[in-house]
Amino acid sequence: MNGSRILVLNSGSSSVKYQLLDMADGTRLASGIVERIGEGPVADHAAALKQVADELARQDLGLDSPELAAVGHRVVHGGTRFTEPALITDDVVEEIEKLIPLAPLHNPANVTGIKVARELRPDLPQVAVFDTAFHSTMPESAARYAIDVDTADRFGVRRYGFHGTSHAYVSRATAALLDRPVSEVNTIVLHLGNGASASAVRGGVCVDTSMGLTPLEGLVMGTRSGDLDAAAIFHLARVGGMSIDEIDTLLNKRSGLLGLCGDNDMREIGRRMGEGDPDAQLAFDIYIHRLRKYVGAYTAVLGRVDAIAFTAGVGENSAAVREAAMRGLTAFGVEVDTVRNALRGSGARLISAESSRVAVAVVPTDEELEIASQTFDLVSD
Ligand SMILES: Nc1ncnc2c1ncn2[C@@H]1O[C@H](COP(=O)(O)OP(=O)(O)O)[C@@H](O)[C@H]1O
Ligand SMILES: CC(=O)OP(=O)(O)O
Ligand SMILES: [Mg+2]
Repeated sequence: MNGSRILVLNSGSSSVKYQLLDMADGTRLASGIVERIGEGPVADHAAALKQVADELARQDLGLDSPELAAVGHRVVHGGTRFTEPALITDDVVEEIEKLIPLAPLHNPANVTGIKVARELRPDLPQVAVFDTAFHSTMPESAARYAIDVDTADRFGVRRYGFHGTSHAYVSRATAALLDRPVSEVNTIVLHLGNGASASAVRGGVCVDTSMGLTPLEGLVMGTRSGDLDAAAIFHLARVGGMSIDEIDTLLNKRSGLLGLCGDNDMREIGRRMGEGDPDAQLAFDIYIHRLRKYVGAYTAVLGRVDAIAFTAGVGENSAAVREAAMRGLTAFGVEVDTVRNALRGSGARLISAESSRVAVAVVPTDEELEIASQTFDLVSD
């Protein structure tokens, strides 16, 4: 292997995030994001990736650099086949393409990223790191839906879970913050970004998570509904006359906070609540109610909870969400210190009171660093 630099590409539904890391000394040589793909000057993911490649070349850090050891790609859906990072081959790309129906907003973008990078550097090892991998340890009791087993197996209808690199990274970083081995710590991780998911992690191993077959299940998100009676779909089709594609778009892109109040950004919702806007307040209340239900459920799943970790855009930045989610949970041993919670900080930090039995923490996630480490581990073997 030449060099120790890893380029990480995190191609999302409407953005491409990238980081160039030197794994020899942990330095971040470049990072950035191309947003609003498909909305304006950036026509599609291929154009966004070209922009990333040009920007890196401009800084003399281009894909042609001999110091580059590998490219690590975030891939959202790995199905049952990929439970570990995979060295990318034509066969692996084909398998990821086959999973597109289970992650139509994410996997096509991931595949484009892989294809563009392979075209630019066919000689370079490229690694796929899957969102689903960390959740593959869930017991069948948590991973199965209660539907006919033959039908479920035939069509792969089971719970896979997503944001796994974040849940893995944050559960380890939480144990480090508590200065305890991860194998001894039970953590509820709340990844609250545009997409949002919760996980129950026992001793570093995922035992349950809120997203399921696709990234639609679970918490209320920016534009996704989260949990819903499946019969609502039949009702909208039969009585509402909507097509399956229209319902898919409704639940994935026009629901969640956006559907409830017209805004999907928690900052804007907070501002509107400050003005006494009842729609924003109700959207916030529904978001918090769902979050608290999962905290309660995962407390029961884990039996003993040592830590609750808030992460991603909303979890790291919204003191109001953290305060409302943790309010009145003294019976669970959870007490948040209002002053600590309101303080802004950059690293991982505790926000629980000294008297709290459960440690409550803000733990910034770093999916790109986790993808880079897993990529580097695989190519340096
Ligand atoms: N200061 C803040 N206060 C409240 N919410 C914030 C703040 N900063 C960012 N956010 C929220 O974080 C969300 C994006 O989170 P992020 O983890 O970057 O999402 P994704 O990776 O899914 O794009 C935004 O939609 C916004 O609601
Ligand atoms: C899987 C998923 O929901 O990812 P994101 O939050 O990046 O949309
Ligand atoms: Mg994200």
